[in-house]
Amino acid sequence: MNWGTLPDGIEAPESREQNMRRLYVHDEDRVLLKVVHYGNPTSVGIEFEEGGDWQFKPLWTQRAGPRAQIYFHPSAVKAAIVTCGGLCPGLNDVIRQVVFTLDVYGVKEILGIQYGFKGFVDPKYPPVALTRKLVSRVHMAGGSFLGVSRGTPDLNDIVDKLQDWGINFFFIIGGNGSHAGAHEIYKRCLERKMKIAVVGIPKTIDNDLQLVDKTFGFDTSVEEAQRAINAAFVEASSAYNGVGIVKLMGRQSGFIAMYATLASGQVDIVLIPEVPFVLEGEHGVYNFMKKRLDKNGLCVVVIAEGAGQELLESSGGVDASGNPILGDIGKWFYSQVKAYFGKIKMSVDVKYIDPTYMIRARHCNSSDHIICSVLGQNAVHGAFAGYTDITIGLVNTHYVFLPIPKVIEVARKVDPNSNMWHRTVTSTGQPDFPMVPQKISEKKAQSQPSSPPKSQPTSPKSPVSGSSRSQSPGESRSLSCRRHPFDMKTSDRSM
Ligand SMILES: Nc1ncnc2c1ncn2[C@@H]1O[C@H](COP(=O)(O)OP(=O)(O)OP(=O)(O)O)[C@@H](O)[C@H]1O
Ligand SMILES: O=P(O)(O)OC[C@H]1O[C@](O)(CO)[C@@H](O)[C@@H]1O
Ligand SMILES: [Mg+2]
Repeated sequence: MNWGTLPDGIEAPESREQNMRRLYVHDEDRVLLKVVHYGNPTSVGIEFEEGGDWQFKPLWTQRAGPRAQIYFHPSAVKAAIVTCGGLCPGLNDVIRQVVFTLDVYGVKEILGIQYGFKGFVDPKYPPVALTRKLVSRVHMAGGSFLGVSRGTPDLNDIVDKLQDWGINFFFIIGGNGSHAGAHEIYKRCLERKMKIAVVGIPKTIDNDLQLVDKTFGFDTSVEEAQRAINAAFVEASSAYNGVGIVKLMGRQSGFIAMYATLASGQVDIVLIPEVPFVLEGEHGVYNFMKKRLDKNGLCVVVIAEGAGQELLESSGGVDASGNPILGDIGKWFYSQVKAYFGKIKMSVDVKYIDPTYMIRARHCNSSDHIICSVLGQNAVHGAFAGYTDITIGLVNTHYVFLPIPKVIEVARKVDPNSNMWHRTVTSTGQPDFPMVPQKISEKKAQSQPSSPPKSQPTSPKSPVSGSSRSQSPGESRSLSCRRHPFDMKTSDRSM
């Protein structure tokens, strides 16, 4: 380490041990994934483990960050970066920080793969050489300057190219689909005994990734959604019996709609995929809209794109990556609202706003700039530390490495029993729009936990490795991130 010239009176650390204490994350450092120690099985937000167990079982994962020992010599590294799936604010920031960090380690060869996985197989779009200079200002613009795509080229062709081009660090910035692809690519590289670090950086504007606090771009999306909600509010409040409808992203998870609603304070009703609702009848959405119009002269509705899909006729189609093509609930709801108020002969002025692509295409805000920077840097630290088949996440305010299979098991969804959903409907004042009107006593009975407490909670113990063996109550567990199985010499970073 070069300490440069230090001000008078400050001494440079003399030993390498001193440097290590100050700069590096130790491999045994762990971050606790879940931090609430529930005191009772009726607590809001509680998750039951297999067998109906509700006790506090500490679950840890590896802390992200630079290691003192690295498993690749920087001069021998050839890296590739790809961005896949849909757009999300912050893609360029992440690319930029990956390149910067590789550059700081001393890596000279960095390739940008164009247009997602397609760039491996389309000769029209060969990889581009990335340098610190080239990427230095890309973070100020939205989109991905490398391009993105959906669609699944043969993964063997991708692995062939990684092999032919001599890539040994592969960074995939993408969502669930891209991470599933990354895991498959990792497995195929392993079969071919390729010494390559496959590292994901989770990109999902919908914030539907298991275990992590939030993904990059989510904060910006919630912020940008405010402009659409505010426009709907202004239109509705200036019109005679004004109704404003805003469709927000969220294919299967309503996080953007929920957070944007809570943040705005201008919304009367929010509808998300996780909470079914009826439109007609005394307890339906239309009747509540009418009540708000009668009382306030306006009504603003936020609807997530995946909400109420059961009300629409499904095309049954899928996009190029195999994601189901959803019916357009926003437009449909808009026409239904007009039809309903026409039927009851109430004059309303309905405006519909779909800001989806305006939100996705935005450059990110300061909070996301920071998240992108730290994720990008940690992806490189993870690769140098010898990890593979991992992704990076922000968990309980700390950055961690997570095994890819763990985060793609299932998409994260809004829990209708969670504090956050309760806070949101407390803010809008909307009732439940139940499929079948229920008496309060029935609802209370339903919300009781199905399994009674088995025993009292216990205190966390210190972290241990290994995740799959059976656990005794309160025992501590740790997710295991994969290391390269190959015999690789470690390098001393100070050389
Ligand atoms: N199950 C899978 N196995 C292997 N590869 C996959 C799988 N699903 C998707 N992919 C690949 O991942 C790429 C991106 O997938 P997809 O279009 O679903 O975007 P995503 O990464 O999930 O992001 P978004 O959140 O925008 O949907 C596709 O080009 C496809 O090649
Ligand atoms: O128009 P595209 O690129 O298929 O993407 C639409 C989807 O992408 C997302 O923004 C997630 O990336 C979803 O919310 C949305 O359904
Ligand atoms: Mg996807």
